[in-house]
Amino acid sequence: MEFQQQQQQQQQQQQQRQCGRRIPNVVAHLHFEGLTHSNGEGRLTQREYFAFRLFPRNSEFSTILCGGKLFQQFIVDAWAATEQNRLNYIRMNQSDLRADLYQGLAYALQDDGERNMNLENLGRRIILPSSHIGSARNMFELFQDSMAITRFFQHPDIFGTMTANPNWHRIREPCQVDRIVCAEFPDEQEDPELFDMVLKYMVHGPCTRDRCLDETGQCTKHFPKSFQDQTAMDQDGYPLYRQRNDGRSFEKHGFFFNNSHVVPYNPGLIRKLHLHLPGMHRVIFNTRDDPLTISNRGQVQRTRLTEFFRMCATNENARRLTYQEFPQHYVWKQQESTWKIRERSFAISRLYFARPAEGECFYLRLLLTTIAGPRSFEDLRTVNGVVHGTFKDACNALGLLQDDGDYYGKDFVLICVMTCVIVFANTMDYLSQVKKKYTILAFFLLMRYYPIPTLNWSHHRGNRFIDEQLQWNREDLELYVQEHEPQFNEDQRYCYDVILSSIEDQSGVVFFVNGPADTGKTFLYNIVTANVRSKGKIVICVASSGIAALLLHGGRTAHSTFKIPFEVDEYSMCTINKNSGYADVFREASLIIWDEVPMQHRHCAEAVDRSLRDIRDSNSPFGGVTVVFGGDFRLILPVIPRGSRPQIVGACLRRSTIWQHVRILNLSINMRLQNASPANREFAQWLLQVGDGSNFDDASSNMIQLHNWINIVSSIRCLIDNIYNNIDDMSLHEDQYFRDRTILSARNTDVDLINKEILQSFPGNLETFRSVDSNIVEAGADNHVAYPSDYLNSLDLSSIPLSKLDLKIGCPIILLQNLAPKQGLCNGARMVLTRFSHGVLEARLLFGPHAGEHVFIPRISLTPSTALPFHFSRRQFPVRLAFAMTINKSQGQSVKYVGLDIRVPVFSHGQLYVALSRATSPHHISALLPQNSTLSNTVNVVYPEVLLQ
Ligand SMILES: Nc1ncnc2c1ncn2[C@@H]1O[C@H](COP(=O)(O)OP(=O)(O)OP(=O)(O)O)[C@@H](O)[C@H]1O
Repeated sequence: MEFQQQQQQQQQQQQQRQCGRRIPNVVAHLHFEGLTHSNGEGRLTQREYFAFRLFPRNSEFSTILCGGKLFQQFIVDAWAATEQNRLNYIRMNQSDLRADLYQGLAYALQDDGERNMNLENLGRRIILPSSHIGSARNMFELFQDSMAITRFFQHPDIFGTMTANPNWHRIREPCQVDRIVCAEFPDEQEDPELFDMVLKYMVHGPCTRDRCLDETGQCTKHFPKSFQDQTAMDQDGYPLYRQRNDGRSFEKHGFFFNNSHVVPYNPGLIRKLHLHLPGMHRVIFNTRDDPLTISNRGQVQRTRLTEFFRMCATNENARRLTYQEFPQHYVWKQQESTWKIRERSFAISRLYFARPAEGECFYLRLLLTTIAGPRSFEDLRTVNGVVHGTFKDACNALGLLQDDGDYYGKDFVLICVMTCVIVFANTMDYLSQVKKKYTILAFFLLMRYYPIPTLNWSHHRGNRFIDEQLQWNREDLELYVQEHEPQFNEDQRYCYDVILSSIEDQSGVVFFVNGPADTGKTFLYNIVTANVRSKGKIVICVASSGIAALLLHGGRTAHSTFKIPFEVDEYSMCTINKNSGYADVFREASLIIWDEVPMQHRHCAEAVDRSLRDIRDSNSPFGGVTVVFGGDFRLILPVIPRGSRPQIVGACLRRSTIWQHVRILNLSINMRLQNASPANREFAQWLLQVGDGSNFDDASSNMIQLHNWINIVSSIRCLIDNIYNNIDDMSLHEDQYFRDRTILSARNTDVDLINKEILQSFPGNLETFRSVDSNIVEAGADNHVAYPSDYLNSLDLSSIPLSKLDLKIGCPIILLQNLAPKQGLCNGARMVLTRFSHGVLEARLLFGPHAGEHVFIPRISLTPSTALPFHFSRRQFPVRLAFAMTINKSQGQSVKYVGLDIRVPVFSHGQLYVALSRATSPHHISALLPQNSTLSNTVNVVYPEVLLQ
């Protein structure tokens, strides 16, 4: 009998937990009384009713509990109905406390002038508090919290959810619980801010009948809890948090609370920063209060924001911080309403979120996350000495908004930017952003400043695309061929002959010119091209990167020439209309040259193959046109974000169905080493072994011994000094200085840090350009989430520029977009910054046929190519600093002095080979290895399965 009772009790306890709350015994008891009352008032709440019905009893057969799946459905329906009822209750039973902004209150009092005004008419009801778990405001707050954490710690690498066995010993360890959850008052001296918050928000009580007491006078939440010296787990795995009886108690609203009243909390997550416009701070008042007293209280009320201004006005250190960064260094003392220097602990803070639709509040927030050390609202609105009327105007003046203002500054800005926009810009959205009148004005300016076209297109009757391809001077080309053809080495001569005979016979062979760096591939392409063009035939020259395309005569990128879709897959076709004049160019073409093809995804070549078969009505590869692919499979392969080795190898041209048609032509004579010393030749041999992966320390390792000519340095400072000696002496910085130097690293984060460090030593005034980041709302999307702009700003993705771009006149920069490849403005182009204004950068190109020319770079909107679960655009100058760059970006560039930061070793095929082969002289390579490495060896990654034998 006793055993039966015990079992019943246990069953009862378990059921109570499933219902989310302990049901007072009285409910069970009530059943026997005939369900007449539950809380002493003769009424049951809906939740109590369902709890009652779900309770198992020996005296009654429970149809519900035996209902199988219907039972589950019943519970869900019951929960939904109860929740709805609870929400209705909150809506209908607000207290008479109201809230209004101080300014609204002051206006009302001014207008009314009466002390006996009705406060019932002021303010608005607090509808559903964010403390109501699951409410929209609660969910939004949780979302904003996670955004703040992500902004601080950067993008998460792993998002894990877990369901755990409550008996698993690791999660039953009390110390693990204490790390995350606290249920005691923090030390008042040590962390006064946290203490204030816990006292304000995280104590339970006083218990009252209408809140939490049942009819027996017991708190239904079981407060105050019994003291616990240590965190422990009860037999069901529920934690009993540490709540020590330390003798401390604190007063709140006339009641005293100790640790037993503290609701468990996470110390890192309860701090938030308030934000309000001038005079718009919230004043809570009671309808019974005297209106003038309320008004006076509102006037002198010190808020976190106004106190932040005061701190910035008086304290030099505070002036270095934005409002958002401030709580990392200062704590808010609630009782004194003032900020104090933070001496201990750590806090991530977040600003209350404001949407663009909220007008000035949104712009104020933007300024507060951007500007360090503002002393007042007016100071925030002041840009370059001009006090702007609104926060929006101030944001505009700082270039923080997407506004046409970028385009009408000084004349040179207008002319150059509009030139870029209208002539080169591939982005129609750019034009749509610019008001019509400026576009028309720019056209007039273009007519004045832009060179006259070489062909008179207005009298043109035929196909302008074909004529453009045939506009070469055939005599000049013949002379070029006559001059260079005799210089061919044996390998080149063979390649030249077989390619020309394929064109002559129209046999449409697909070649692959395989050769490491400097074996004269480009030399060969240009002479073949000149020869074929001199006969009045069409040659289409493309390369996978803009930099490589610059070296080909009439070269362009493969993507733009073939109109390969941005997101290409195995079924993609190029977006060339078969009936268009542009398609005629491909019908007429005799030769296609495609350099650096190994770094392009095989789907690109396959899309071109499919499209040319269609356009040329032929089932032969590429519709029967002769194709010359070229490149070196030792170099970096297609970049597959987070791709595994099989995925990267699978993306190679060698894994394509096209490869079975390819005829390989080999070039093996290094033309730069023709007159080189034996030592240089030895180094070139060693480099090839690095590329082939044939000089690993032993067969099982991926480590190689660095060549003894490579200078191993001990710190990043030494590496910087080795490469950029005398960086602080401006007079030495000719273009050649930057042309000759670079530091390479495998990861973007390391590159950014090195760039930052060098920029500090670089002479000149620092100018900061901030991006405008905005959410992209997809048409028809319902639950669009507005990500806060400070979170978007914190995203550092390799495909887009940094949100906060620090530059100095004279520093080297690298372009991240193909803006105008024909003019040298291609992705990867390095240049020196010469001038800047609010909306445009002026720079001098360092490399290529246009080296030394001045170019203009506008701010443009870019969307990251990295897969994110949402879409956003960043409006910024598409450049990054280029003292250092990633190894991937350096492909195709040659420099004299190469610094190699391989503290974090290379991680993908070909990276080490590319990095080492950038240097034109082996004597000028410096390398930084991980700190504790005693041997001068490093990781080399080679996938032999893609290499050609
Ligand atoms: N037959 C030749 N006679 C004289 N110079 C040559 C010959 N072939 C190539 N060169 C020169 O050798 C250098 C390297 O040639 P090129 O740039 O064509 O090599 P590449 O294989 O295209 O190199 P990379 O793969 O690095 O682009 C160039 O300066 C080029 O002018």
